[in-house]
Amino acid sequence: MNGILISLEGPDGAGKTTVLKEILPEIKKMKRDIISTREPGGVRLAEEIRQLILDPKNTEIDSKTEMLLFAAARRLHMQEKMLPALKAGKVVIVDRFIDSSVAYQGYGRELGVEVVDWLNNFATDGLEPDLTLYFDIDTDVALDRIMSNRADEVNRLDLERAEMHRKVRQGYLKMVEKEPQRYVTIDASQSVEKVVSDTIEAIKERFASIF
Ligand SMILES: Nc1ncnc2c1ncn2[C@@H]1O[C@H](COP(=O)(O)OP(=O)(O)O)[C@@H](O)[C@H]1O
Ligand SMILES: Cc1cn([C@H]2C[C@H](O)[C@@H](COP(=O)(O)OP(=O)(O)O)O2)c(=O)[nH]c1=O
Repeated sequence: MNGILISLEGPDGAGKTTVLKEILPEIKKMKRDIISTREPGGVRLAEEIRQLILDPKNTEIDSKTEMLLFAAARRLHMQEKMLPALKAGKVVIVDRFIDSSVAYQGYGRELGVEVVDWLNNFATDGLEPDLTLYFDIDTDVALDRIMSNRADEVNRLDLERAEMHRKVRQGYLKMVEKEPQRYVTIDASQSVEKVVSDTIEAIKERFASIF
């Protein structure tokens, strides 16, 4: 497999979705085909699972069910979309991947990192990103962004207590500390323009040979 897998990670409201849209024109100049995708979702059935997970009315989904649904959606997405692209040598940019489960289910829901690592590995057969861009932001600033800018599309997980969001951020920070070679941390509290240029810079630096 000679493709390149880049994941975007961070707390809700960090700006990943906004940045991904903005960086694509520049990133498409790379000497490789590129696809961008997202989790949960990316393919038809996984998008259906996404609806189930995020619907605020589905209050009966407990932490373990949630973890299993994310893992099922990940497996579908990986088999149907990510692996074929990677095998064809493409660059795959994914908005959230395995680290989201570690941060949200492992740390946020307190299911524990070991069990989540195991399930991630089971779902992906050990596929890991070549580079993970971690968009770091203070929890209160991120929650303010969600509530003031995106109130019309607040989902079940956005509605979790601030305490859960704090645990998620702390989880991400621990992951970056444990495996620094895989991550580049982007200061997501800056203006959109600066976050976008830092992100492009980080990708160019890591993959200079294909720019
Ligand atoms: N750098 C930024 N500064 C201020 N607001 C931002 C910034 N980046 C994104 N936003 C806004 O914050 C909200 C959350 O951004 P979004 O891209 O959906 O984040 P994520 O995908 O990480 O949850 C959106 O309303 C977006 O317009
Ligand atoms: C992929 C994944 C996402 N999530 C959460 C993070 C988000 O709160 C939500 C995805 O919703 P989404 O609206 O895509 O959030 P964002 O724009 O912040 O990426 O699902 C998990 O809890 N575990 C996972 O494995």
